[in-house]
Amino acid sequence: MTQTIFMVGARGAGKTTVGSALAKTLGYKFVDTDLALLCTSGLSVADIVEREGWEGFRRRETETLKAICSPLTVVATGGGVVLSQENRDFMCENGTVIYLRSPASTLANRLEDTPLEDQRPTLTGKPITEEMMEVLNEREALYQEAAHHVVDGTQEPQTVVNLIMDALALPMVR
Ligand SMILES: Nc1ncnc2c1ncn2[C@@H]1O[C@H](COP(=O)(O)OP(=O)(O)O)[C@@H](O)[C@H]1O
Ligand SMILES: O=C(O)C1=C[C@@H](OP(=O)(O)O)[C@@H](O)[C@H](O)C1
Ligand SMILES: [Mg+2]
Repeated sequence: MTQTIFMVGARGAGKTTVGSALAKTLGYKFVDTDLALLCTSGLSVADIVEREGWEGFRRRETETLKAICSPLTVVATGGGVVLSQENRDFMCENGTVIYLRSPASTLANRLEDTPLEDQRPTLTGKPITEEMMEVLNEREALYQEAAHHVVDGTQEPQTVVNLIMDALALPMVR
């Protein structure tokens, strides 16, 4: 297993947190599309959306996804990466895709605790629980379509890492 591992799922799914822990466990490099974009452009997601709209952000996200893909790397994507067929095909053809799945209520609770508004500006302008339900309704089928493995993301992060190791048929760390 030397391919890129792509973490997908909604905001608050733990792509960044679990992806980083998974990389540590595997001795892989860790990269996050939103953080890479921030580093290269000096702009937060909110800045980009304000200047270029969500269309501009999505274009930059696709460029970043392609630029940072390399072997022995865990890539934490942004929650909306699956909206594009081009991105879904790219991840599927260039690595293994893990969908971290949690219910809207869990995701909304995590985002209420850690809003990070610069990196996660509102998508709909609606209250967070309503927004998460709407976003999952719209994207659940896309996450499922993109994923090689669907993993329960409600457990504590190290347990989720072990579930992923199990799904990838790699030795677990207990
Ligand atoms: N498995 C988990 N259990 C409990 N809290 C988590 C878990 N995964 C992530 N979190 C918390 O949820 C928040 C969002 O996590 P993050 O990794 O940024 O999600 P994502 O990158 O998918 O948007 C953070 O405060 C993080 O500590
Ligand atoms: O779901 C989305 O459309 C988004 C998720 C965010 O990333 P996280 O999923 O890492 O929070 C970030 O890319 C941007 O705010 C848009
Ligand atoms: Mg993230």
